Amino acid sequence: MSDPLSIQADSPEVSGASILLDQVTKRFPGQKTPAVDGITLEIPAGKIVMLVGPSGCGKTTTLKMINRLIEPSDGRIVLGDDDVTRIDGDELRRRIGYVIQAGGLFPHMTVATNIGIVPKMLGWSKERIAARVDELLELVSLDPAQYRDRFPKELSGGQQQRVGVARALAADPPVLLMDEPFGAVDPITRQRLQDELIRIQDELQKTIVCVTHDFDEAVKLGDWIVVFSEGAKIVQYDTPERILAEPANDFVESFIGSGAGLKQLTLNRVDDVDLTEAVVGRPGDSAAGITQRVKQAGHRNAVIVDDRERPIQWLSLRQLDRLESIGSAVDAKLPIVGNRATLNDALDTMLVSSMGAAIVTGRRDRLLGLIDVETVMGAITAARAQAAAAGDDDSPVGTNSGTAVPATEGGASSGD
Ligand SMILES: Nc1ncnc2c1ncn2[C@@H]1O[C@H](COP(=O)(O)OP(=O)(O)OP(=O)(O)O)[C@@H](O)[C@H]1O
Repeated sequence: MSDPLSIQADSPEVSGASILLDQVTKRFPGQKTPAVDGITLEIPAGKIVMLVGPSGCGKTTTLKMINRLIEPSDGRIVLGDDDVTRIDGDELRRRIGYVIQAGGLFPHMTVATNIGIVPKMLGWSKERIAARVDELLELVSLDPAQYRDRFPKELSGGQQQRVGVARALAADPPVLLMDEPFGAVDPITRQRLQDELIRIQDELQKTIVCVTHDFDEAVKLGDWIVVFSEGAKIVQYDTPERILAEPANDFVESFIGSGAGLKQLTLNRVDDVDLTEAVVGRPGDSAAGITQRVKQAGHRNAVIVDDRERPIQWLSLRQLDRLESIGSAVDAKLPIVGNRATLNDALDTMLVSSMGAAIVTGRRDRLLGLIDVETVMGAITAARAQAAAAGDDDSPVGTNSGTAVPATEGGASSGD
């Protein structure tokens, strides 16, 4: 390869590059045992790999050696086909997006300036940077006109985190590293941000390595999960489905915690089930006309959408009866789930709605349809049967030197 920094995508659809940690060790000065001990880890292009394990086991050190915020004491780091162990660290970090808790935004810079940092360093023109900033704000569901000139302190925690993701994606890097990205936000915001990351990843297919202490988050986001013990020893490297179904040993089992069955619910997404088509009305429509269509469809309610197809009201037959025409008020409390939300989240949303169902939206918050409790139950039964029959041919390698552990041997990787 002529330019060692031209990190190539592994296939045309996937914009991410594979990562290989090849027998990587980190010894901090004064430490008796290495923080990371001879780890070999293959991270497939275009996938999300979650690093989990107890506090101090070496997750963050492993992550930061990929962009060389921490220099490895030993071993090689390979991105795509390129050995990047010895290239200039600053140069490398411009090609690897990095997201930390609370976004890590510079407080004295506007949202636009924060997002534009790396493109500016790369010498992009002002116009190109401005266009990219707006494109990224749209991508993370923030209205550019409203947010580009704000300062971080004028944003909520979730919005700061979104800007953090936008900034990491600014120069379209093939790899995104995330360190407890959603650790500082409340559970509902966290769920939304996770859903959004999944949607963005569907679109962009980056290679994402993410540290979390939340096993549920690992199950929800990960294509693969690495369970570490002390010294970044890989105890199991497997799909969420197989870790839940066949934990390698008691250590992994204790990590999963109670309710492995319920956690399976987080493995299936709204997208995986057949949605019910909603009866749709718009502001200005006659209520009687909508009522007629609701009855014809055998439904009990209609979803009102705005001119961008976003749901703004959900009206029962009784509510429709009391109206002549439909208004344009926005009901902020609609039970809405994104199409990439897990069935677990969908169920939660349904339980707080009085309808026993939820409205499903897709890109740009557009209405896709409805999901109800019966559909979710049916899907869980089907998914369980499928997980039991799943194969493990494509498992990437995860080992520690001296204690070679195949990533998966029928789901277990306990070193035998
Ligand atoms: N700069 C440093 N100097 C010395 N020791 C360090 C340094 N950074 C980390 N360590 C040690 O290396 C080990 C691994 O730390 P690391 O931060 O990677 O763990 P972690 O799994 O990310 O933990 P947590 O979940 O608590 O963030 C710990 O024992 C830690 O104390």
